[in-house]
Amino acid sequence: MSSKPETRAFEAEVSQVLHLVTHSLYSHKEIFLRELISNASDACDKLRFAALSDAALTADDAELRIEIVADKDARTLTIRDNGIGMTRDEVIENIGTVARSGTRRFLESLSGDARRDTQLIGQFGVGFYSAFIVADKVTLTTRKAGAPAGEGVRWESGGSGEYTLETVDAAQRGTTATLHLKEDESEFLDVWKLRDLITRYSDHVAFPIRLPKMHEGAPTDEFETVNHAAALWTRPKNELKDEDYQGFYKSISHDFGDALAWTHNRVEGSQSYTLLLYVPEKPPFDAVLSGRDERKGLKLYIRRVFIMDASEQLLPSYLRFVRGVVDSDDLPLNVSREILQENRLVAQIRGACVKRTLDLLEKLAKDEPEKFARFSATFGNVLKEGIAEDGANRERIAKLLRFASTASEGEAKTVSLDDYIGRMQAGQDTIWYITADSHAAAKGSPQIEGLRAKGVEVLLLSDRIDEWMIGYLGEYAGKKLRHAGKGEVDAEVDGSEAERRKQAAEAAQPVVQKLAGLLGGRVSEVRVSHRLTQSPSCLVLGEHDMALHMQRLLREAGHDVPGNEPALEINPTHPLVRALADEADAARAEDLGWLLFEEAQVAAGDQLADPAAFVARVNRIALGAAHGG
Ligand SMILES: Nc1ncnc2c1ncn2[C@@H]1O[C@H](COP(=O)(O)OP(=O)(O)OP(=O)(O)O)[C@@H](O)[C@H]1O
Repeated sequence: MSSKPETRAFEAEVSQVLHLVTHSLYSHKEIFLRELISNASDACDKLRFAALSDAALTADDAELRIEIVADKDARTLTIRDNGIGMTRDEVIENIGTVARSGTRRFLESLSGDARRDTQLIGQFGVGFYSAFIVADKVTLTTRKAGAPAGEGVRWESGGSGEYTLETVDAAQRGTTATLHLKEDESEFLDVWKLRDLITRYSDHVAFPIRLPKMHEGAPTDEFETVNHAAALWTRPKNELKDEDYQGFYKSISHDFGDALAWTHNRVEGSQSYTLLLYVPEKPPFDAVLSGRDERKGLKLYIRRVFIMDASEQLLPSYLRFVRGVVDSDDLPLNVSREILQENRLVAQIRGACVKRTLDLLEKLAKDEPEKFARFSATFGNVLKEGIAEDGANRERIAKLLRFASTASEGEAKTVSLDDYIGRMQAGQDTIWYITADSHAAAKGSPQIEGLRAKGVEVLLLSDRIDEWMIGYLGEYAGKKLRHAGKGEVDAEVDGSEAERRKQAAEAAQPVVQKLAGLLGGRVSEVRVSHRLTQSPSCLVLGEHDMALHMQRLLREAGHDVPGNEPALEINPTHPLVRALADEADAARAEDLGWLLFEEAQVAAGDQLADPAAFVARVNRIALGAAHGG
């Protein structure tokens, strides 16, 4: 039975992807084979899973396989599988539209800069459309497993705007993709070339990939398997080379680049399972753009049968960058997402995934600091979420975090808490840090002047997540962590210094009173500072208040931020404070008083209530100074 071909237009987005893929991926053109084999392998995985509950689906042809045939005369390359196949509707849905929301977001994120976009496409996974890099026409014939022979579907397209669809007779279940190769792509008709590509990129595919046997330089009708055809993670570690692991990583992650590190373990015991977990080098496309709810990348197999992507069930959100495979011997094959949520065995496997990943990162930090630095720069902020999310592993995660500090060079985040502790001064029992909305602001914070003057190192935290994260990390290795701009500092001082401070505070009482009167309710208190050495003033928050730059961000995002007014601390030895103390003219004293407050606000990343008034005030003071007033 055959219908008249129907011509349909691709969704606009598909045309866009096709154009992009064929134009920007030419230098990686051989990936098309990996992508089509990967689709064929997925189709075999799906059928094997479906056959668990309906054995009839594979009864007539049980050996799942992928076959590749090159026809030099017709200039076609055919990739066929006897997997799950597709119905007509599925072909339209899967190949004719951009059904996946990820693709839309991917398109939205394109910049028009060819180099950057090529990288993005690499991370996104181009799939079926990559066939059009080397083919000017692709014919796909498919029959869904379980459907009668008359319900085959033939899809055909030249890759520009439209495709035709036709119902045909198909003797076999599964999908056959025939690529009509472009003029210059004859190399893909060469069986040796194909064999080389398969062993290089698809060796680990768990199903046999077969090529025609050659006889006297010509292909015969007999096939031979050219890949290992054993799930990579089931093979002994000592048999596997780095290239094998990297090849497998690329096929499960669709990353063009290599993985940074991996861990491969077989656990035998009350339950048995195998883990193969990778840390990518670059953030995969979906991990960057998709929110925390839509996680992918960890595939669950049960006794070698692919069950589902179970990243959300097997990994906490703060390890969402991990890619890989979990293969369980003991979970029931009919497991559902709901069962996964509450299964005791799954909880154990999840715990093992966390442990192995943290082990891997610790090892990387110890043995390959340069690689670890790259990990930190890319995923450090994701890992920080674990400080709040995973109380049980808080200390281990904290050990892996890296920060900028007053003792490190530039903005690079290279200092670990252990480095900090190793450099602590005799008698110091606090790890000091400051948060701000940029590295420069953190580094220039007046609140840390006193600590710096004493040679005490301060961690400079300028990522948005820091303020929130560090709130969960009260202590590390028995040392308290403290924000240098919050709470009163009663730095350990000896008797004479304490006496000197007391006298200084008493002497400054008049100017303190003057300022308190001027600023009224805008500050909770005015007091003499023990933090400042250079700046005239700074704002200090309560121990548990949120930093001012974060309060501002949250308010801008429409949140109600409760919080107390900050205290204003002043440096009585600073000329500006002395000028205020001595100023007899009420208007000029008022200007100076507000300036001390507003300067402190700016330094803390707070927003000025009335910038125009601030500017006018600065101008009056500057002109007064210019005229010697
Ligand atoms: N050989 C095949 N057999 C059955 N279905 C297929 C086959 N090839 C593709 N498909 C279907 O078409 C869909 C789209 O394929 P495509 O390769 O473009 O993306 P994908 O495989 O879903 O995504 P990605 O390549 O990013 O993993 C697949 O999800 C699958 O449902």
